Amino acid sequence: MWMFGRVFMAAVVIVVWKCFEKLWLRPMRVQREMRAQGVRGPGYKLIEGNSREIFDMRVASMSQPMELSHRLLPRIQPYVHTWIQTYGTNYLQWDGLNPQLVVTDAEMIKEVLNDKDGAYVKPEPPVYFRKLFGDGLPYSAGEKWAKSRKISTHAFNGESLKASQPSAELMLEGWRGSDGKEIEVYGMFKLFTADVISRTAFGSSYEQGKNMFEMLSELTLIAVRNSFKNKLPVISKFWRSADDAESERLENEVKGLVLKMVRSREEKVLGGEASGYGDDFLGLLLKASHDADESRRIGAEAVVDECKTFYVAGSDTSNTLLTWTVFLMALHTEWQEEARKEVFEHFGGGKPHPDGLSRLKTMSMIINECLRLYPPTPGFLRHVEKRVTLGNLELPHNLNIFISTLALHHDTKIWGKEAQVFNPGRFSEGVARATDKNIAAFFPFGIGPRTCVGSHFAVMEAKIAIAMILQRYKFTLSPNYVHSPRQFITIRPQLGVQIIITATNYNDAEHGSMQIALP
Ligand code: HEM
Repeated sequence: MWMFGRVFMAAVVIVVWKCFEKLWLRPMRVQREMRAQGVRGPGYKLIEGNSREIFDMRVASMSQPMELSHRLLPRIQPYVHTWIQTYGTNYLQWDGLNPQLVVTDAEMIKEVLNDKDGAYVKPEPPVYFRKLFGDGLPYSAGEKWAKSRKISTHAFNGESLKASQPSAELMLEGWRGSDGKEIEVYGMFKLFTADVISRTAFGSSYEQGKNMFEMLSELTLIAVRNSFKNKLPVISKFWRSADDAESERLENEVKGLVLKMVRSREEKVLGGEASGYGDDFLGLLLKASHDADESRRIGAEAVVDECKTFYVAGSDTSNTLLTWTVFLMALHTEWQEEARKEVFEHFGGGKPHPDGLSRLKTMSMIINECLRLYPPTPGFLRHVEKRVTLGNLELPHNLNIFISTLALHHDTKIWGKEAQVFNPGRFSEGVARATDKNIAAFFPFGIGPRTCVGSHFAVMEAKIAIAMILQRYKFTLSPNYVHSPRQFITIRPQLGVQIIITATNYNDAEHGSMQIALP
């Protein structure tokens, strides 16, 4: 009995010591080590780190609409905005128990994102994001990542853009009869981009995939709602919240829908109705999952995870790009007019074709300026697994690096005093000239081996939709519009973007007589 008591006491002491080590000693050690190298930051607070402060700053900055300007950093990442001024270009903040080095130094960003030796890896996503993406491309690594990356690069090529036109026509059909009226575009582009990704990747339409989108939207909501909550490591293993139960249900239902889609394709091949799985993304995934060569084969789980990933990644990002581009063109009608002239020069009133799309210079400048001011993905993370040297810093293991795209894109040291001004002209000689060949000055799609696999697709999809809108309508910002950008994974307009549309009349002397292909 006496012996048992001693063993029990020893076990209690060990557990208490381990907790003390994790919750206090390690954070203090990391903080000391970074401070000794000149990296300062807001002090660590027991268990919550700086999560509460960050959450409160975000709530305060986004509680009200903002003035009609593009000063987004203080609103979307108020903590980065405030703390780089207080602590310097790179500083240490705490995401709960996890140290996070915020890096806004361009050279260091290049070093981290260009890494090919596995020194900086993708961090383990929060539990709800894992349910959303599974082990899909954004989070996978090694051979699994390489196989999926190859398939998706092949699937989202120029050819795949054919789907954008029918989707745009369907959307514009809904604009008919709204001449001189107000329409809200964020909601419309949401359906448009969902329709494009459904057709391109899965050979279906938004209507057919509606259930899937709705469930994934609910999962996204849960993921975002929980992203600033810190879970205690031991307690969270035993206590399940309502969000845990709901997200598990949604995860299972989404999986069921994907498997149904997969079985339907497989049955067509088995039944002789189709000779192959198809050339779209789903078809290529299925081909790979049945590959006789084991080195090329992917598992059934991978098919499900990649489908979920592309449904999510392929719609919301493009949606926000389109929305903010239209918003900026509605605000700066002189640029809208320039873009319209160019569209008519290349396509007249006919369908946009790939050759002409790649030559739309003004449109590319406008889209780049939009991606600079309103980058859909305003920041992302890397994880330091083993001790590593970054620039002149020695980084301890188990540290995350937060890279703020938004901070770099709005940095007056890079973009000059007018960094917050919408001026597509800065891209007139191309991106390399605008950034003085500094790739970390403008990286809306990331840098290095993990850059966005859908970047070309997203830009072309936006160009097609905008060209088709410009051919048919002129638009201005509605007096009802309220400027309220908000981060919800991507930077979205919290209250939508309302514009007034007027049918374009190009049968005038300036542009000659043109037959506009109305849907
Ligand atoms: C304007 C639209 C888009 C923006 C701004 C954007 C932005 C990004 C960024 C910044 C990354 C890199 C993240 C990192 O390094 O951690 C990324 C990766 C990724 N994006 Fe996009 N994206 C867009 C559209 C798309 C589309 C349309 C698709 C799908 C068709 C897509 C699929 C992906 C995937 C799968 C990855 C992970 C790639 C990998 O890790 O190998 N994105 N995106």
